[in-house]
Amino acid sequence: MMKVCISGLGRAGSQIAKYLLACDRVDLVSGICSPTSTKAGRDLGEIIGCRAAGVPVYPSDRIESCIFNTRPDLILDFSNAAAALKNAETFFSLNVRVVMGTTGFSKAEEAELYALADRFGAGLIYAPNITRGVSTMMLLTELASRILTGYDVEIIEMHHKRKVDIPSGTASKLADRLRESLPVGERHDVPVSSVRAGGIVGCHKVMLVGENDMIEISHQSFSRNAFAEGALFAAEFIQDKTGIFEMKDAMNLDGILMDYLNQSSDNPPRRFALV
Ligand SMILES: NC(=O)C1=CN([C@@H]2O[C@H](COP(=O)(O)OP(=O)(O)OC[C@H]3O[C@@H](n4cnc5c(N)ncnc54)[C@H](OP(=O)(O)O)[C@@H]3O)[C@@H](O)[C@H]2O)C=CC1
Ligand SMILES: O=C(O)C1=N[C@H](C(=O)O)C[C@H](O)C1
Repeated sequence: MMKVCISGLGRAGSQIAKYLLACDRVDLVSGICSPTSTKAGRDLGEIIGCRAAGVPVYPSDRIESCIFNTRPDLILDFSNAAAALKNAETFFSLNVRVVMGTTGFSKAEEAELYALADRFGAGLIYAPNITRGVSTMMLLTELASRILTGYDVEIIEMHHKRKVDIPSGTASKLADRLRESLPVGERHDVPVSSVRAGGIVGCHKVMLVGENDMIEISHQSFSRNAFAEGALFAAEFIQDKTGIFEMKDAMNLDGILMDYLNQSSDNPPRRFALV
């Protein structure tokens, strides 16, 4: 069975740990926290309020011991950008695959993450949003923006008030994709508005607004189990692969779209004759 370690045991990481401990498709073997965290040396099950699970938690200055002692096939990283980039180099050097859920990287840091994965011939899924729902939304919004040329495009993202990065990683990726889907020469930045309030788990909305009508495509995560479900999906995809991937690869979205288009051309539209 696939062996998994979670790096970053905060809001997202803890909920993912709870979900994986109750799941019979993976073996959660360890956790990683910051070097100064009181979680170091404790049992992950107890940290997240469950019973002892025999899952040790290591501080990130002892990653090598964590990997040698618990032998994970892959890491689910939900920590912070600085820690994640530093830790990724060690994971890759030890031949451990990474599902990178952490957000807040600058463009230069993203490039460094890719360069590290390349240098070590690693397996990486970089997923600023790990839910299958958001990847589906990205595809739909790209299609819609190509169809509704001339419409104004705006993104709104809403998260809880303790989220540190702004805009969200998902909104940044959506904005980049939508910008790139504009014709060369007409490319402009897609505006993002951010709300940080209460306990909102995660909500992204793309509005395509014309003079006389508009459409909205939105996604909402009801609970952090949405991230756990997505993380498991990503883990099962990357467990035996090397290379750099996105969630859309794990979901085979290009293949599904291709099948859809081929199917439509197999069934040409019926023509009706007046009798
Ligand atoms: N891709 C996606 O779909 C999602 C992405 N995220 C992203 O995941 C990240 C975490 O989010 P969230 O859980 O809300 O944030 P939290 O701040 O609650 O959790 C981050 C955790 O990382 C730990 N950490 C700090 N330094 C290190 C280190 N060197 N090594 C390992 N762990 C470390 C922190 O504390 P401690 O000192 O206790 O170890 C903390 O527990 C964010 O970037 C967020 O945007 C969140 C949800 C979904
Ligand atoms: O910090 C969060 O919580 C989330 N972060 C991700 C992001 O920055 O896009 C994804 C998700 O919406 C939750």
